Amino acid sequence: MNESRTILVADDDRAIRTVLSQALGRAGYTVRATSSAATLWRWVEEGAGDLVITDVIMPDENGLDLVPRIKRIRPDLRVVVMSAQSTFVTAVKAAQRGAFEYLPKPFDLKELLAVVARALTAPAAAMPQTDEDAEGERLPLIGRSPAMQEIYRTVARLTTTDLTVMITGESGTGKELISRALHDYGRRRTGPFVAINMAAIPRELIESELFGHERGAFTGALARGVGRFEQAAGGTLFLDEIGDMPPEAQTRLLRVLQEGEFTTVGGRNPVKANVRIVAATHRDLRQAIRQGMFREDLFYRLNVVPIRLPPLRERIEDIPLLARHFLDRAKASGLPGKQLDQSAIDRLRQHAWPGNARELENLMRRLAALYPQEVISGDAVHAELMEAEPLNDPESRSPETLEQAVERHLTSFVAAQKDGLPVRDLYERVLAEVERPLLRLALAATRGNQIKAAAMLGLNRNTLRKKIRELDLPVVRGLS
Ligand SMILES: Nc1ncnc2c1ncn2[C@@H]1O[C@H](COP(=O)(O)OP(=O)(O)OP(=O)(O)O)[C@@H](O)[C@H]1O
Repeated sequence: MNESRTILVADDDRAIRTVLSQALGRAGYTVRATSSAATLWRWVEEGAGDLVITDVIMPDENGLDLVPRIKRIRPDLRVVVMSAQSTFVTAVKAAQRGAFEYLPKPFDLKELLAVVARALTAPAAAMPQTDEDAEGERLPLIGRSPAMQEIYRTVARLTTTDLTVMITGESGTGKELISRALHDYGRRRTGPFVAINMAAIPRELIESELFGHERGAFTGALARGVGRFEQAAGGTLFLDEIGDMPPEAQTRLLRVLQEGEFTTVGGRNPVKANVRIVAATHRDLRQAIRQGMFREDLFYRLNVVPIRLPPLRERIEDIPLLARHFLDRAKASGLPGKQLDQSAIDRLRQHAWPGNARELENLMRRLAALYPQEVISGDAVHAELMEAEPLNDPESRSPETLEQAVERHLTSFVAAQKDGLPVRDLYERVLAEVERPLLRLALAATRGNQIKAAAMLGLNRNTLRKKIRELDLPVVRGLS
């Protein structure tokens, strides 16, 4: 079936032309390959080919400039752009000029074949295309790791839509930065970008902060207050730490998303909501849903396109570039310019970075400010990391995971045993010992309400009752 499909390949690198021609040929496609943009253009004009695969930098013309021209004369001909300049901006330009897909080099041939198959069969969608490039304010997203490339591609595609996005990732992984990129390069870039952090606002004020309030709506509302939804009209509303949103505000937000309009606190007239929503959280929302802390229906409204930002320790290949970037930023803010030697980079790569990019940024600023020599060594990095460890700003750390917490306690328990570990039945003992404090915690958190405690624990109510009896846990009467 592939025999009838012809693929036009343009790349000035002969090796790439050969590899692509062989791989595509083996898959049954007919391939015509050229080193010049001019020849590719001629083929397209003649009506040849069912798909174009083009490089960006070619001697006679930039492949990206060719995409809108191709789309103008043959709107149905799909174009896959590949580039060794694998930056975020290339990904955005490819998406905005109407490329079907963007492949950062080097890529896997399997991946290429999958993209080709998709490009030839995917149903025609109105390809969003903007004539003018979104330059935004030059917001650099640093990192060439495969994980970041994948994120650039997703973000680039999203800049041509208004879809709601949910960004998850540990603290300091760049969630706010990605939300800015979605705005600055997106369709609403001429509108405002408004951020609101759910964790930073007193619970009782969140609804009025979001939707605004009328004069006299509550004690202290002396004048009408404009909410973030109204401030962000025509632009993007960034809902940071959405997992910390109180239940009543969740219900109200859900209604707004369903109905597309909101009313101010104390107001009557509905106002049309005109915002693109980007939400972010470092929490595991699925777990919060299971615990009854986050509305499942709201989650699905927000999680239209999920983006997961990997922690820095999962993309250590990005550390040298990021470190360089943060040193440059430190210099631009008036601190002395510094270099890192190889041992410094090696030491940076060994660290676990619980505070992610923000922790690296803070370290680079400290070294720029305090380290006397121009070239920073591995020893200096080591000393600074050791120094910072116990003082680490809790804000810049990710909260400890359950596994880490348990491990910490087990380790100190074992260390405290004078005669070494109790050798018998350790597995059963530890599991049994966890039960009692866990149930006590759940009962305390729900003030003795066994129905809520059972829901939080994910246990059947009767099972919980049985365990309370077995473990002889105190029951708060009258509340359950
Ligand atoms: N890929 C990146 N390229 C350049 N800078 C980055 C990158 N990722 C993060 N940073 C920088 O690291 C710092 C932390 O990023 P950001 O505030 O976006 O993280 P966050 O995930 O929103 O954190 P939190 O959850 O704690 O609010 C910022 O100064 C940001 O500019």
